[in-house]
Amino acid sequence: MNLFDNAYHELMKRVMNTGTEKTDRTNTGTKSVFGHQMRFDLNRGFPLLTTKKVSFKLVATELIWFLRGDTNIKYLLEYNNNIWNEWAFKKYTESPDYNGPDMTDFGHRALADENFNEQYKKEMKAFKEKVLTDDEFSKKYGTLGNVYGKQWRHWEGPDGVVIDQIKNLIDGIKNSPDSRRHIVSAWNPAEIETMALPPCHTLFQFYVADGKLSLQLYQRSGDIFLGIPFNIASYALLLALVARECGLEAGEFVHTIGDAHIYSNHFDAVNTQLERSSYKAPELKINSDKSMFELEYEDFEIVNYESHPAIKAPIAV
Ligand SMILES: Nc1nc(=O)c2c([nH]1)NC[C@@H]1CN(c3ccc(C(=O)N[C@@H](CCC(=O)O)C(=O)O)cc3)CN21
Ligand SMILES: O=c1ccn([C@H]2C[C@H](O)[C@@H](COP(=O)(O)O)O2)c(=O)[nH]1
Repeated sequence: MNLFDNAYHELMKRVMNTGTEKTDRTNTGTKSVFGHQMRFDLNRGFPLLTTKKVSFKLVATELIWFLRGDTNIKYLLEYNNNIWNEWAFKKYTESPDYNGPDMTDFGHRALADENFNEQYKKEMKAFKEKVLTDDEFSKKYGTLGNVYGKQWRHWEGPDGVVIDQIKNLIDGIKNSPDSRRHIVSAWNPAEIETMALPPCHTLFQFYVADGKLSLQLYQRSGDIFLGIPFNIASYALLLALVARECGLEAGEFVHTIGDAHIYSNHFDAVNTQLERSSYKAPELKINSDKSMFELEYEDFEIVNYESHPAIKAPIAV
């Protein structure tokens, strides 16, 4: 097992073998543990899991979207990235402007009822098309509220002060590397109400030692099968970008998770993945001199990525 896949497999095994059965907001049911930490040393390669195929394109376009300060799924859809659709769609179908068939609880109903699933797919397709082509509609219903991008780049303080946490972070690391205050928080209690989903990756801190930059994330809630593989790759990429921007080498990504859970309808998928052995971890290449704020998806390249096939599983909404 390569070290990265191994850390992830240990987490899956821990939760499958010792997790407590818990009900949850989505009414799916989970097995869960509280408090788990994994370490990914970027000098050993890039932590894109190899025991199932993880789409680097989806990970990278989502991170660029956060870094642009964007909170509207239109940008993601332009890259055919559909990972946030359900949460924007939910807001739309619960609004007075929606007058199609009732979409209450669409996540579970789409899985249980084939006729409904056809209706849901049709409504979702129309919704995506409208977000992409109708500016007014997209402004109103493509947005997820004041989620990550807003808090990272435009946190609103008292008296109209707007704080760019990422710019402050880069300045802080460059000017005062030993500081213990290199923190970015997406958790803004005053604005949780506006968000389609309160931030799962809640707060992160950078640390400089021996010319190397490390990053620790506190993730309050982790969907081990679908979310965590994305989160690992996303924060490893963020670490690589910030290190490059500050002229430092990348050190470790330390991933700390609060409620680490496996949804009950992912158990079979997890067991399938646990039977697989890993390939060598791939490498990340950035083919550009541009600043991290100007980089586009096309500037990134994942080389030597060999993986087992993707494993499909339903997302809990
Ligand atoms: N229940 C839940 N789990 C999550 O991980 C999650 C949420 N909700 N809500 C917000 C975001 C969206 N994220 C997502 C959403 C979907 C996939 C997913 O379905 N991934 C598939 C590929 C999807 C595709 O190819 O379009 C996978 O196999 O990894 C992953 C992360 C992470 N977050
Ligand atoms: O980046 C992400 C975003 C979300 N998740 C998962 C974690 C939970 O399964 C759900 C969020 O539900 P809450 O009830 O708000 O905890 O989404 C993730 O793993 N990674």
